[in-house]
Amino acid sequence: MQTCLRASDLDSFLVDKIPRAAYYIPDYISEQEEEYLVRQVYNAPKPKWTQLSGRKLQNWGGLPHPRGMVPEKLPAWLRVYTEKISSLGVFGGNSANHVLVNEYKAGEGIMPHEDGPLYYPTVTTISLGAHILLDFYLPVDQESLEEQHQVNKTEEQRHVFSLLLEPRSLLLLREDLYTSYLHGIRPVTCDALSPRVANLERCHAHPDHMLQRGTRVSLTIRYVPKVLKTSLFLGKGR
Ligand SMILES: O=C(O)CCC(=O)C(=O)O
Ligand SMILES: [Fe+2]
Repeated sequence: MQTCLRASDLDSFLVDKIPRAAYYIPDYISEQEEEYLVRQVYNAPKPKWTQLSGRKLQNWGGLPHPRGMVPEKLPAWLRVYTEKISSLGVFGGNSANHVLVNEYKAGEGIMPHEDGPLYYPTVTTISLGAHILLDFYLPVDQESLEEQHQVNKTEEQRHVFSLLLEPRSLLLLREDLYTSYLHGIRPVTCDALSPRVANLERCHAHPDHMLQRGTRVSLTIRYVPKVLKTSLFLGKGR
């Protein structure tokens, strides 16, 4: 690891002046590790990819389901990182057991959404290959977050701030930013940086730069608490 991060260091990476809590760790991995991870992602068997509108993804660890996830062992190349990140205590002492790999080409993105109740309410993201702006929005149904009713507002009006995710960085989201805000990535080919980008001080990019998007791969690492014991299904007489 480039940044040898310990649990006690985490607080110094908290992004301030935004709701709790986003931790942004630039250069979390080295260029060699980035290259290695990208190679592993593209070495995965073709059927591992699912093409969605606006991005491609690989699901590792099992399919999260309200009744419980049938767990699948994570490959060693992902386990190195799920274990290092879990050792920071960010999943309440549990080990991450699920990784979603996303690939976005320039101009692709993901609609504003919340990650939902199937996951422990923390998500950690390693970015590879290129930057992206992750945009945060007030949800339409949470009047309490702001005085005015959100329903009649446009997406642009509900946009509160963004985080610049540069390649090789680690992002950790939890608390209100996980449970009460939506996040998304606009499908654009170029990002103008502005004071709305809350973590610019921690980034390499210059505040008045226009950043051209490239192909970005993200590893979103989570813990799914509700897991089925596969042995129940493999027992005799079934
Ligand atoms: O690629 C990212 O950083 C965000 C992906 C995301 O929001 C998700 O997989 O739920
Ligand atoms: Fe998400």
